[in-house]
Amino acid sequence: MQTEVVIVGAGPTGLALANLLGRYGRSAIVLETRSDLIDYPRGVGLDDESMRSIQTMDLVESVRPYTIPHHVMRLVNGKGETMITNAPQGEPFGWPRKFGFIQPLVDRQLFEGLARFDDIDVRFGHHVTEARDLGDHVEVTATVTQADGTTREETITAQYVVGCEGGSSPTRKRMDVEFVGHSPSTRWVVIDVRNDPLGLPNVYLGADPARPYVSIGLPHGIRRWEFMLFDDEPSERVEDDEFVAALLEDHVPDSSTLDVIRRRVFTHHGRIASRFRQGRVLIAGDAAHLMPVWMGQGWNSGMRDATNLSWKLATVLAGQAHDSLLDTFEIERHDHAKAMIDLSMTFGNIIKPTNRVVCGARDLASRALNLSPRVKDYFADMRFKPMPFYAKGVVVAPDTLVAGEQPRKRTSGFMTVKNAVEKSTPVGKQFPQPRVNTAEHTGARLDDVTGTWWTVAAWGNDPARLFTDEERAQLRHMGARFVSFMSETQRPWAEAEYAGSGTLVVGDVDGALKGWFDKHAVGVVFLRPDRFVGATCLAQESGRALAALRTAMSATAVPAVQLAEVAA
Ligand SMILES: O=C(O)CCc1cccc(O)c1
Repeated sequence: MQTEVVIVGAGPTGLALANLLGRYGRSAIVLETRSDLIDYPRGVGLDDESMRSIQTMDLVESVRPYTIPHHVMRLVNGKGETMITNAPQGEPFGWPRKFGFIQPLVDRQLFEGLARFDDIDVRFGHHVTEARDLGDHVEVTATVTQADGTTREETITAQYVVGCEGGSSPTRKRMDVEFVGHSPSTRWVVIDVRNDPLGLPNVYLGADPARPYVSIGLPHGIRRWEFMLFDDEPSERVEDDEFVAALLEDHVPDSSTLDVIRRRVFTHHGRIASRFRQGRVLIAGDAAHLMPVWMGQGWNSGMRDATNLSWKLATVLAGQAHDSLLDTFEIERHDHAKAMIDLSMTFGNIIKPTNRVVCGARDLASRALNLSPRVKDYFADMRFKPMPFYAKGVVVAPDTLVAGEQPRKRTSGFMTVKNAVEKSTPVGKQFPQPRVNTAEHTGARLDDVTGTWWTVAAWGNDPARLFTDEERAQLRHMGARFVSFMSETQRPWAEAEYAGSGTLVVGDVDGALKGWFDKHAVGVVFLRPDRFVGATCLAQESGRALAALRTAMSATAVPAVQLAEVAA
């Protein structure tokens, strides 16, 4: 093998996947047709979930200078009235909920981050023409453009190939899967300028029947506008300075002094591939799903894919699971990506109408809805944004902790659990990331102390004591770490009590962890490498939960020598 994974495309999804594989100690080659990264702005919104993934990549400090936290989005009508404000508060996953960002500069940081890894290589000027799945490996052929302009063929042998080359993905086309959905014909002109003539922060989506528009303040003094084109306006008019000046007339005091980065026409797409995997060939990011810009979810959905797929590839490549684990990538990611497409299309349908009667009715409805503080808060807090929730995949429903035999009683049958404040399960959802203390850290973000591979965490218990020797060997084979969460007041006691067990004691400084275990009425949580909850249980059920989780992740058997080591 020349490498373990060939990643086709050095866009954000491919670069993120390569960084995560590098962090997990795997090898990959990124093949990119272009001679460099794309250098013009595209995505402008970066979510807290993505920042958490960048934290896993250990690139937060390099990325931060190209972001503005707490980006607020306002949907305004033609009269300038605010219909919806999105200004989500709090930092449940450890970061502000929304950042404005400059995509080419952040993507460049992801690219430069790859220099840390000896076994990750990026090759520009490599156009992939074929990816042959030969059963036990893949052969990827690329046409390589050389310095003198001539070309040659290169074939790379790998375990898996992942197409991350964007919406037109040749990898997806070779997989011969459907790309289901719509591509509305509405065209938009995007104009990015370096010298923001407004100096206003945040995002305005203008549902103006005279001409729907977007105006966004970005880091480094960049401003973006988008204007809808009417059917009788040819796309070529974007080259006409007078036409562009007329578009900007109501938006800028003097458009003649603008330092334009680019202006171009684009259309939106709402499409999703019917399959994300075929044998050793996978697709991720825009190659697997395309969505309109309205919720700023295209770039973020690619990050979610890279986050979900990277640890599964790393687990299979390490021999810790059979490759059916990779089927769970599509199982977990498809529906969430689809929900984001649907939400983004809905937003577009609110912004785009130009019929005055339709817009009048819409504005009236929004005024009525805004009279209710609860409705207002619902939108402000972005509770309409579908959060990833994996009902199927590498997850164990609390009532199915069945390892060979029926449990005497289901978890939810025990009295305290019946009284749980939160009736829906936390399994399949992202675990919070509060600030915590350990013997070595004060006020650290949780992931920075637990690491980013499997974690078995117990509230107020030493999880190491909850498993048999054989189960401990299985957890070691998975690379899991034992963590004990407890109130900060109890940490010195636990550090002395659990000394020598290898368990990390984590002090809950602001009650966020205690609140989580209390609300869900569980005693133990199995955290996946992507910080999603794989399983929960009561302390005494830990062995059964582990067995069910190992089934869900298609875990391989632990070699006898490792079993003997733990027993000894
Ligand atoms: O993420 C955000 O807040 C802005 C998303 C957005 C909305 C409209 C156009 C666009 O290019 C991005």
